[in-house]
Amino acid sequence: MAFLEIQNAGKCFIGKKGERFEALKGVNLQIEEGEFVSIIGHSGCGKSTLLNMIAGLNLATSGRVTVAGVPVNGPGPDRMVAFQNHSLLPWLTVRQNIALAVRAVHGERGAEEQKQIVEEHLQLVQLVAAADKKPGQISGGMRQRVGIARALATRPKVLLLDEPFGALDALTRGRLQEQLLKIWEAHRITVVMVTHDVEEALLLSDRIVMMSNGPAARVAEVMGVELPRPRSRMEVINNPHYYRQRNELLYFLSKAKKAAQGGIPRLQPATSASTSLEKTALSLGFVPLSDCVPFVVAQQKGFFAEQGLNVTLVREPGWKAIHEGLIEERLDAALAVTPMALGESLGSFRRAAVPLIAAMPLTRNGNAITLHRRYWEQGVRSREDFARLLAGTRRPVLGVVSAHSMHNLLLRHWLAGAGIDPDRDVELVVIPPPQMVANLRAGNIDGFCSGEPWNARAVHEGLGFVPATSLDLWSGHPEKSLILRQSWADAHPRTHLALTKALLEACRWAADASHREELIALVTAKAFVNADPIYASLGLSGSYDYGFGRTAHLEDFNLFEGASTNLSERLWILAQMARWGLVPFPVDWQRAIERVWCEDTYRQAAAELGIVLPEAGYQPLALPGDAILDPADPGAYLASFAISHPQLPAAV
Ligand SMILES: Nc1ncnc2c1ncn2[C@@H]1O[C@H](COP(=O)(O)OP(=O)(O)OP(=O)(O)O)[C@@H](O)[C@H]1O
Repeated sequence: MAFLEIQNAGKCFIGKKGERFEALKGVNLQIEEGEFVSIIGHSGCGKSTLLNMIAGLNLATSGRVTVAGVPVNGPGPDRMVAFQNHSLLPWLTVRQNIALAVRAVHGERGAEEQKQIVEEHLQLVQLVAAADKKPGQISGGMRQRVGIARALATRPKVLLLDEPFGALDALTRGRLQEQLLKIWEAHRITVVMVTHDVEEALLLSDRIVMMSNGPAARVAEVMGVELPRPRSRMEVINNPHYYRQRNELLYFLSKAKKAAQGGIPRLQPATSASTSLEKTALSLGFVPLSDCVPFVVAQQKGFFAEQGLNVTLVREPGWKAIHEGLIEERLDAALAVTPMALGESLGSFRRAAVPLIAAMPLTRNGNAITLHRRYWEQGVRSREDFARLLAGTRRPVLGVVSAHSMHNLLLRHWLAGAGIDPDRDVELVVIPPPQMVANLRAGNIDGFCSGEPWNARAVHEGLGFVPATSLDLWSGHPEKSLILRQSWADAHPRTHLALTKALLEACRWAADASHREELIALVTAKAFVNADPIYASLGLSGSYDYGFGRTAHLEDFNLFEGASTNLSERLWILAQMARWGLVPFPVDWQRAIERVWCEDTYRQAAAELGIVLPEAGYQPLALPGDAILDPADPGAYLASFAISHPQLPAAV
């Protein structure tokens, strides 16, 4: 017999008018001593009822519950509950609240021993400094810790937690979860916890019990958590099992939610994905740049059509129009600058955010910095030369394609690396990429950072030179992604999958070097980049012209697709956006990143096409001349910059 046994247990409530409500029916669960078990399920399914049955606050109306072989007939000191509302006595101090519980349960022990137990538990939850305060004088998180300390101080055999951190802010919740993890790992007390938070359940539990919807709810599935102990949050989210198990739990909950709403589960089995698309006529936005290749190839080589999609490619003048097209729902999706999704989702556009997701990586690399030829003539070859020249001259004006772009982040990084303050020593202005060269020629700007063919064109026309490509700054940097509204993805799962498959095929085709000539011809066509192939070929052909006789062989100048292997590249984008005041750095940054880079459909599409994507995790990231970005301590990275500002580039 297991330590905690729930055998065929049911709970029937009788209403005021005598009506019966069968909340639980035929619940079976065995929990071993020292196990940490979480219970999840749709709201109202009966999780708290089950917990209360173990606590003895509600007795089972059928079947039985035993702890260490003893039937549960009421509350007892062997089972303590810590509720979300922590139910502390407001007129007693923190210390007195704990002492009261200790006296009630361990009254036979001497006063000194009781005092020792109280102090030990105050220390355990780090509340010694607040011990003489009353509940009304401390924060919600601290009250929650008192509740946990009070429950633990009675040394129960079973600790029962009902949504223990549900009402707390993300930062406090994270801290308390880690403290609970440590306490549990040190004491190995049996814990049963009700939660709505699947990440919390995975971090803490040995097993997760999924309850079916009520009435007559029962145990639907039990998942053993495949994460080694001792655990740390960072190791947990880097473990390859984490995302799979998290997805299974989320899938279960989304099915339960749909069922409760009377609908059918949103996600369909993979095999039916290519049939019965929710939508076949799609408008996809792009900006005429050499790296719009995945869309052009998918269209021209028939990969969209193969997936049953009738796609209209909508050429937009710049990233602002793409952004508006997505927000205003004129576009179904776009090939767009990746930081746009993060900026929008974190409220950088100063209005209610419309959650956007980076559903699939489409390109890497592909940008360059161009400076006016005047600087060449003045001897500028590097950013250090540029920095020396700035003293005593008028502030150069440099164009970036969007504030929420890798161009802006990389140009700022390049400037700041030579001690040039991008918000004080130069003026950054937003200009759509196709207008860069005209603005350079007209003398409105002194340089820019853009994708191709615009640097190539400035070089070819003798207007400027390239002191650095983005590969010189970060070879392999993430660039464009398939950007969608989260709501679009939710409403069109099968179309989303079909679109992703078409783009995976297109990227695979584009990455084949034998297709390069055809690729250049396709992209430079009038409907797309509408540029002389000579310019486009500079980015796409493998040879790169920096101007004034300097050329290089850059096979990787444009990479198509390219799944992430180090997720810290996303953290770099977030940290740099925070460095320049585009977004605040969120305390729960992993969650912010995960919400934006939603790649479940991408992974499913790859699996269905037999494409093996690399395992990805957070590892330290070191770019040339940059401090090491250690995901265990992004604060240290943010603190490492000599120059950083909360400021946006002004729009032209
Ligand atoms: N004392 C009661 N009398 C009648 N019905 C009750 C009583 N307590 C709970 N119920 C019903 O039993 C069902 C399960 O409630 P319970 O609170 O256990 O669900 P839950 O899964 O914990 O919900 P949530 O996730 O929203 O906290 C609900 O339909 C609820 O209305």
